[in-house]
Amino acid sequence: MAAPVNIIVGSHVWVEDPVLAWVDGEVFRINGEEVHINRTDGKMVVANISKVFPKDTEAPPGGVDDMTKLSYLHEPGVLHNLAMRYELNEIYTYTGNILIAVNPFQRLPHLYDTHMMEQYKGAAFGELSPHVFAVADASYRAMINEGKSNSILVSGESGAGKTETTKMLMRYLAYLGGRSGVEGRTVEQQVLESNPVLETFGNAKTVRNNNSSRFGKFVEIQFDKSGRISGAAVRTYLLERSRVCQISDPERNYHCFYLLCAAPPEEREKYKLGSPSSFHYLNQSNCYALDGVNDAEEYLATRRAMDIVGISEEEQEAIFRVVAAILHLGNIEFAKGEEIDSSVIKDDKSRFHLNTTAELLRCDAKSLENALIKRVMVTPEEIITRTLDPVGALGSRDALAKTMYSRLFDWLVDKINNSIGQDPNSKTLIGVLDIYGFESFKLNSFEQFCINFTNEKLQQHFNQHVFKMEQEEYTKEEINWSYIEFVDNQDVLDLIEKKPGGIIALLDEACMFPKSTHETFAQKLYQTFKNNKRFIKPKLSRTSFTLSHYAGEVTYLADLFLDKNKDYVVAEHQDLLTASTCSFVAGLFPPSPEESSKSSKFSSIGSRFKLQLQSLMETLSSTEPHYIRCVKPNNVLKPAIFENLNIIQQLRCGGVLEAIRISCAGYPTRRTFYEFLLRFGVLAPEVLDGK
Ligand SMILES: Nc1ncnc2c1ncn2[C@@H]1O[C@H](COP(=O)(O)OP(=O)(O)OP(=O)(O)O)[C@@H](O)[C@H]1O
Repeated sequence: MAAPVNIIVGSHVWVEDPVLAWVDGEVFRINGEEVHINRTDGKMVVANISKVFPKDTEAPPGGVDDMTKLSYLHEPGVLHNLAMRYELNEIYTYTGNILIAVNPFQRLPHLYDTHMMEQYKGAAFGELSPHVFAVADASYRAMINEGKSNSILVSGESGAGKTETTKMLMRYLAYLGGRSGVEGRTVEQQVLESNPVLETFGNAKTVRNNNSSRFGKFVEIQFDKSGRISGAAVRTYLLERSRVCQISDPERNYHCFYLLCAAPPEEREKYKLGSPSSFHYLNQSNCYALDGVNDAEEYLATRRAMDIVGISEEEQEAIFRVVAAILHLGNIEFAKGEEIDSSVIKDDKSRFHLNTTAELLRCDAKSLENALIKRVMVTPEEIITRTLDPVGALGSRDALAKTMYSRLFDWLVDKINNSIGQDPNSKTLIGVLDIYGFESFKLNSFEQFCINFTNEKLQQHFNQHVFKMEQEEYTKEEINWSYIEFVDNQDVLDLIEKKPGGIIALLDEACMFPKSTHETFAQKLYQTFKNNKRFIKPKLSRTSFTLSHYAGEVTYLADLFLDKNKDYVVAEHQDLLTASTCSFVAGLFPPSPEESSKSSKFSSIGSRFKLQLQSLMETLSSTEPHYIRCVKPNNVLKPAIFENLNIIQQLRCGGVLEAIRISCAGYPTRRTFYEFLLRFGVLAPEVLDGK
């Protein structure tokens, strides 16, 4: 392949480096395709000409605020530009109308004060430095001027800054659409205060982020005819339930547990709480406190935020009673019973926690004990009571904790929505999506599968939007559109969600068939998709499978897929809590319509999530989208560290490449642009040859 632009002896270029990603240098010899480079760090290297990119020696030292202003739009150019800006605390950069936000990992209050908001109000997009406020302002003005709903899609990996960005967007929209000088609980105040409430119950410290949202979120802010905020709704996606019972060092459980253990003494006494280290659900990790966070103050702040969003004092008391009950529940241990495969409450300590759990949940202690250690099976002939061994009883206990917590979280979301209220007359809204980015770890399970499925969906939405914009651009320029083929990910989506025959459908089938195991499920996948080019069976593996996602290959371990896809409430748990004398607790467990059947009915998390995504995509499609790509500059969560390889990986997965594609109107030559796409496999080489 020919060099993208003339590279000659004396050219300043970028050359690949395994550690630094790209290093600059000067060409001192060219032998056919071999380019000899004297790097600025003194090393001499030889590289193939196709891997060498020209460096713009006249680029301004502080970088450019829009990537489209770069003379050479290639990966090293993009990276270098971001690095130069980051060094000057210029964390925002445009790529056309897409905003790239690099997490500063330090407070930059001057960036977000009222003065800044005033400046961005009504300013033309691109006139001022890149900023989240500019994106929010553009969405708001587009909504007012065109009478159309807008959406802002914030993406990026864990810890990249999505939630902070979302909060900033919401603050700015509240500033634009709020009622000045109005006291009390206004809609915009309620919208803003819903953040700390959701964070207390849905966020936790993980290795990747001290305040990681363990759920996805779409906030719809509704506006009336005069552009004032008149209602709002929060939709949440896939709360991580396993965290309630299982955490690993140095992570934490959901913030609310620690906050409650730091509540004023009279409340701790009421709930019989002590230090977090005395609870099994918290002491599996040695991390209890967070740097710079005072849990006691956070507890009071959460109570205030709950007041503002309209959660009554009585409801708050019940909420924290359930939180405390979950902690006590986790401390109930079991020992082997006299009968074979049976269990009993282990000792007095466990008995104390059992009684306290029952007291807090306002249910009968004996019924709680039975619900934990016994199962009732209904056969056509008879009703059989079966006992659980200690391992089974622990599983039963944890299942109850997870169900209670996820019901509590859903209740909070519903309550926030009811209390803020929807405006039935609102014709336009601005939706802000803060959702997990593409994930690929050493071990990937059902959660990563769902997260990456979401990202495939969003990528398709992005592609379609870009495609439309590009097409318009090309038509304007009278360029033949027909031979430009963009990568379409419909085939991966079919593989995952097609009905019948997609992975989710096969998983549901496996879950409903009593004899299925993760092995039979994996075999079924291997058989069904053996000729699918997006599906790979790793050699030697019996239960894992690899999907070729738009952002790269990910290998999933099917081992827990069946368990994690099953969403049912054990009938005994349901009966126990429905009978609670506390209306709040009973309300979390409304009697199921098929009361008569004593079975624990299966419902599929995967299929429910698929429907939720479908509805989200429908909403997004009816809006004018804006994109913010958050980038995490390092994994140590510290300011001023810019890890090139890490960032490149995110730019590749996060669709920044496609973002650049949007902006190619300002491109110096389309050929260079195609070279760029080719490098990432977005274009086939024949397309370029045809140019
Ligand atoms: N604009 C910003 N200014 C200052 N600090 C920031 C900014 N954005 C992010 N941070 C810091 O980075 C941390 C992680 O950000 P955030 O929680 O928004 O990430 P996230 O992408 O939402 O992660 P997750 O997917 O895990 O929820 C924040 O707690 C904050 O300390």
